[in-house]
Amino acid sequence: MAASASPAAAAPPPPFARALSSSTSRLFALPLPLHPTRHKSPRIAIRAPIATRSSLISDPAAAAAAAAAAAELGFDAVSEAELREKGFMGMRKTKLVCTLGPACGSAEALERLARGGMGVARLNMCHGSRDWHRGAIRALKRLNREKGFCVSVMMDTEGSQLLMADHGGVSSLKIEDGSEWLFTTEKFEGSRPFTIQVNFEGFSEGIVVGDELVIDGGMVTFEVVEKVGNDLRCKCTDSGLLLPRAKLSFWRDGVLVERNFGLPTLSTKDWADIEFGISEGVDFIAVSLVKDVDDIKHLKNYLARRSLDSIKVIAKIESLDSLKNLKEIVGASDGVMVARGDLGVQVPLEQIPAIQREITLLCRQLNKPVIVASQLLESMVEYPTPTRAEVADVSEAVRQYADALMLSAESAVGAFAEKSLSVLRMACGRMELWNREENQQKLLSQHQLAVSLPDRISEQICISAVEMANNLGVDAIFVYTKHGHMASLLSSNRPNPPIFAFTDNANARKSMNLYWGVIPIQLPLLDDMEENIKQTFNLMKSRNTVKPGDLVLVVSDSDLHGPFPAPSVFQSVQVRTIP
Ligand SMILES: Nc1ncnc2c1ncn2[C@@H]1O[C@H](COP(=O)(O)OP(=O)(O)OP(=O)(O)O)[C@@H](O)[C@H]1O
Ligand SMILES: CC(=O)C(=O)O
Ligand SMILES: [K+]
Ligand SMILES: [Mg+2]
Repeated sequence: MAASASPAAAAPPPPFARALSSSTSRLFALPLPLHPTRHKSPRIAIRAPIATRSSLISDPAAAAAAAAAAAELGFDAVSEAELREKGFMGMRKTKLVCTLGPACGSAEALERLARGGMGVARLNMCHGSRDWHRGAIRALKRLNREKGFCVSVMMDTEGSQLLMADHGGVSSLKIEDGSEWLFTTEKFEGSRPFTIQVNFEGFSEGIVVGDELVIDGGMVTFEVVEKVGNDLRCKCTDSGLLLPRAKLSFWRDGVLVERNFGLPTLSTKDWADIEFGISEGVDFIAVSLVKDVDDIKHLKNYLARRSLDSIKVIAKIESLDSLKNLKEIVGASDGVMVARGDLGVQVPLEQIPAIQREITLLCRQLNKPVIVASQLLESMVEYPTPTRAEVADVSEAVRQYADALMLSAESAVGAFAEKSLSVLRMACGRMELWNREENQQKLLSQHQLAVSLPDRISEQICISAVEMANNLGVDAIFVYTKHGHMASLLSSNRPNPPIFAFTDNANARKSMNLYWGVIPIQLPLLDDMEENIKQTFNLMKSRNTVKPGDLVLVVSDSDLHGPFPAPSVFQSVQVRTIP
């Protein structure tokens, strides 16, 4: 039976004692050599396990055979290999999203990321051509088909934002203290001395002399010294680098100058990109710079009218407006991204950790998956090892039970995409173990969300099921579900064992890729639950992924049996031993 029974059952010691004892034991369990050579050894220590663990299936022939066999069960090759290698409790719960770009667009690079645990590939429509994105999506889908992966595709819209133009092909501009620059909407080719092009005619509306112009959340700061028609002459007060497409924000007395330019959240180009995404079969659309709940409703209604509600809509929280309307936006969306990059343009940086915490909590209460994004391992764009602060940040997001972590430039243009992914994997493994050891999930607030009786029954079943699973120390939770709803409710209670979610719906399988702790598996489901259970036990046993004696908590979803009250069977929780 599962070795995990004791931590959940034992009464926790007082908080300080617990923190001390568990952190000490954890430190000694770290696979790091404790050499006194301070500078180099930690780099090597972190890197060595990365290299050895970079791929979970390394033999191509074995991988192909595994992929073919897994096809009948619809168990993705990477999770299956992880289960075999690490056992139920070793399976990673936090999902990983990678932004695709020139550094990882080839089929080989994509395959390495998929094997490294990428569950969702993000395409940022701000960059790259449509042809490029099409090539990447098709290559991924081919890999899914041929190699038994189950990577979902997320399209991220460009949105309308106040930006600087490219600097006539120069990669960056050094801005000196005290130098004066003209910010203009005039279009010209190449570059002019001390002149910066801005993409939007109305950019200086409502701005007065003395306002502060902040680039990319603090890369460079200027003071507005003169208005020249619609243009602004600005003096640098804090020197730094201007990168292409840098983002502008204006501040007065330490407060963001809020302006409503009436730009739609989804531009004409965004709608064209969405059509493109639909035609290429993306699984998620992430909406940039969401302002209010209508932005989300608009897109969801549009998709529903075309019977495309299997495409899930992710609200990116990255503006002051979205923070003001947070609860409604989260409630209407299928998931949320804490987009810390742009958030840092509109919000003072020191507020971002608290905002992240608030959003991750709210999302779990409202049962929506949440992705923590941007600059997680930024230094790894150039260096083969993360900073200690980055590892601490990633670990904190895992500690907060975020559903998913996202790589941006690290995977899109970085020199160490796969290594970045392995750093995330290792930080997840360590922190998830710590959360279990400390019974952190017990501290999660129970939020009663459902209103109707059938929904309240589902919710209560999942709360109780997770408590049972933890207290009994079962090896795994099996849930049978059509649309993934019960799987998401189980996930939001953050159980110790992994949740295997069996569905006969390919879209549901793909959307569950963002749910914490859920391993979606596709297979034909029958109306007879007993048959479903027998079938899955047999299939998994034949693939050596479960063995006789393993203890499984089985949950069935009423959506398998039609509307409530179902004619014969509805939701149930059973504890079964694998025969
Ligand atoms: N398809 C692509 N082609 C070229 N470069 C890309 C591509 N996707 C991303 N990048 C590069 O990776 C960097 C980081 O990627 P990311 O998608 O997070 O950009 P971002 O501009 O911060 O996101 P957003 O605009 O959504 O806030 C970008 O600045 C860009 O240079
Ligand atoms: C991911 C993104 O859009 C941001 O961080 O701004
Ligand atoms: K974007
Ligand atoms: Mg953004």
